[in-house]
Amino acid sequence: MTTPFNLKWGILATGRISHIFTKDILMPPSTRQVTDVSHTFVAVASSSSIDKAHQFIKDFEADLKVAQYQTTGAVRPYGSYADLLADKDVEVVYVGSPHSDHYKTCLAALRAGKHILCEKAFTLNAAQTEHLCALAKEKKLFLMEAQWTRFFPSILDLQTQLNSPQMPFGRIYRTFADFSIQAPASAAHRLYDPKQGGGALLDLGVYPILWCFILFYRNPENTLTPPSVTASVVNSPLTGVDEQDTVVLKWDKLGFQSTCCTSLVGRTEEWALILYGEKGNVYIPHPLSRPSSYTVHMHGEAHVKHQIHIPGQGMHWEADAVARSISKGELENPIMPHQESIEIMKVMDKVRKIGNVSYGELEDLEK
Ligand SMILES: NC(=O)C1=CN([C@@H]2O[C@H](COP(=O)(O)OP(=O)(O)OC[C@H]3O[C@@H](n4cnc5c(N)ncnc54)[C@H](OP(=O)(O)O)[C@@H]3O)[C@@H](O)[C@H]2O)C=CC1
Ligand SMILES: O=C1OC[C@@H](O)[C@H](O)[C@H]1O
Repeated sequence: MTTPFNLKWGILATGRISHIFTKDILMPPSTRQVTDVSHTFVAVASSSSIDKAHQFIKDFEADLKVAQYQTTGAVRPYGSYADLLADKDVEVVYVGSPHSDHYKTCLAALRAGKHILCEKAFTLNAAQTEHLCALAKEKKLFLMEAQWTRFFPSILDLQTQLNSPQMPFGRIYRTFADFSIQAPASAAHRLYDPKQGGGALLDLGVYPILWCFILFYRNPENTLTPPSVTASVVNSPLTGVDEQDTVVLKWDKLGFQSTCCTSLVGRTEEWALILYGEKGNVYIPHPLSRPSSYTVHMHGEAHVKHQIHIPGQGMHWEADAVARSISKGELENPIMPHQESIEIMKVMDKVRKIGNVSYGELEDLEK
């Protein structure tokens, strides 16, 4: 057996999602039948205090002891992102800060020569995403938005089936997709705070939209044509960010439309996505970030439920894809290419324009 390609990760930010991601990359790859790549967690940085970085490492004491590719006690804590970016041993950074920070931190990481996996939403607007992608190419560094759901093997299968010439569900008539939660109604919470890129769209609404891209953007008849966009937005009485968005994506070349909804009030119940086809329907349960199954109902036949088996939280699959790309010298990954991130950001720009949601100078490009 050949030695797996090992990638050394630095984690930027010590919040909730950084914990989930780190736990997943510490899982032995064999638990998901992966043998070609592996991961090492070498450093973590907090922008607010080195104590948080120390605590973060402590939180993983047990995982680090059993992780296959780790040396216990070797993870380095840093009290600023800049200090971690200066660590020569770090090959790739995972950016787990709020959306409002992604652009600035990715710019700094690229300038420091690091490959990047950056949480969704990639940036606050399409211009920032375009700038990062161009800079990454110029510096010959790998850059990818962490649309982790795309990398679940069962979801890749569904994408392949849908876009195959056999068209198992026949022509698609329409889709309905929703990702809504009951968020804490507090102006200081990141989902309501404009300084943290708050609002339903960038945090949750990105999922119904990315699902429509997974299912239709690469359809051979669509020829990578972005959908036309209309939307309606309800602004939050607390802070003015978008609290509810309904986005209609019209796939002109495919001849149907997708309704994408998101809300910070009134959680999605039961089905989060319904795809209506000429021969059959597909139902996907909440949450669209990590669905546990999908159900196919061919007209006139019984429903067939397909379980989506997810070891851990399922973020390791995107990390594996990053490692594979870097091992091959790829600057972007074919499952989550730059252009698709840019098109999705453009959709969200249009919706925010309709809803008068702006993040002010945080949306500027660095000169
Ligand atoms: N893929 C997924 O399923 C999920 C993705 N996310 C994405 O991850 C990102 C972070 O979300 P989440 O982990 O829930 O958020 P948290 O608030 O839990 O953590 C964010 C962390 O970012 C750091 N940070 C840097 N700059 C700021 C700032 N200006 N204000 C506040 N915190 C800052 C802080 O860590 P420190 O002080 O150590 O630097 C903070 O702990 C978001 O972009 C979100 O969309 C979130 C949840 C799920
Ligand atoms: O990406 C996400 O998925 C799960 C949600 O709860 C979270 O707010 C969001 O950032």
